[in-house]
Amino acid sequence: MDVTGSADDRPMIRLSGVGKTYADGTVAVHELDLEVRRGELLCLVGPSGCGKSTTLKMINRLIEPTTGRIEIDGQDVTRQNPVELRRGIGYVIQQVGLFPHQKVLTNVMTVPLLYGESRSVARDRARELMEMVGLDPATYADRYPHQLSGGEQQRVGVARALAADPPVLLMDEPFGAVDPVVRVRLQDEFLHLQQDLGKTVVLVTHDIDEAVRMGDRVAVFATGGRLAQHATPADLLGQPADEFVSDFVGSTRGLRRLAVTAIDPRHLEPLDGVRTGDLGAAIDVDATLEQALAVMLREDKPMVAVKDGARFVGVLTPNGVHAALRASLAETNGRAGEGGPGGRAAAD
Ligand SMILES: Nc1ncnc2c1ncn2[C@@H]1O[C@H](COP(=O)(O)OP(=O)(O)OP(=O)(O)O)[C@@H](O)[C@H]1O
Repeated sequence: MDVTGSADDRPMIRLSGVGKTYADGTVAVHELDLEVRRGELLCLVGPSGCGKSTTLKMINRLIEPTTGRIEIDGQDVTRQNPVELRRGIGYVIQQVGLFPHQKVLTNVMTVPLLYGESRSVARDRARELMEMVGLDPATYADRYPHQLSGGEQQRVGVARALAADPPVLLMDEPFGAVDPVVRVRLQDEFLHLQQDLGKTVVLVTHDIDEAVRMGDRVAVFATGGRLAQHATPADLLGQPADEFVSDFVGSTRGLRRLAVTAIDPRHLEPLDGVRTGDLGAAIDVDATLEQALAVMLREDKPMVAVKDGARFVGVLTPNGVHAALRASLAETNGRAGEGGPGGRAAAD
């Protein structure tokens, strides 16, 4: 057994003591230590101007840090040719940056062509990517960007960023320009895609709901480019590191936590004796408490049946939701009390 740890234990991205002071003296990022594990989706979240975009752009060297060191896959990024470096890093921005006078297919083909693929290989790859992001090439390939909705343009942006199959993807407010309903749909689609792709993703957002929904872990930045907390969504909501984080995640963090807390079979009641008319549509035992409550509210039922595959395992009532939420909060607080994950200690 390799006691030094396998290659996969090494972080994919490591920032050590990274700082950026702009020429006018603005400290955008201050002494940042941060690691992103392989295949992890890390959200950088915080108020406007706290250094999130600067941090992201330092990773692909669109901005050079003033201090510290950034490694990708163990390699110091400053020692790499920036063009080579960016080949391994997909970059998605809010403004999408599609070429307005080129058709959608051509826009996506640009990247494979840039890397020397033939036109026919590039075309096939572009079609495959369009399908992957949910844009039927038959409908969309020959449209121009202005003939797409904001959400569709954003999907093209994601397809283009994935075209070179980069192991790392940087996303700066990727769903920022679309309305809240489309935003949630794009978030879901991307999470689904990410399950298959397993990229290492750093996603910048100012929206705490997006961060806890999307992130395997979340880094909360405070003004002045200071890292206030780096934790899993559940730990962040259960155990904010300080008053700043607590205010930022908001007084409704208990409610937000519903979205990241799984159903616990210990809090289910037996199915026997329940009147069928009282039951909402069954949900899977892997669902979250929020999804369970949503079914009860949507169907105006006092409980919901829970299934594990084809087998019914019990029913969940609002009391069960409450008990599960309390138990999961107590677990986080208990672990924080033991010095376990929950605060900045969870960072690495
Ligand atoms: N080229 C620059 N010169 C001077 N200051 C800059 C420059 N670019 C950014 N800043 C400042 O650095 C700080 C961090 O900016 P950054 O864009 O990283 O923040 P952000 O957290 O991404 O903000 P937002 O959510 O508003 O996009 C801000 O105070 C900003 O005004």
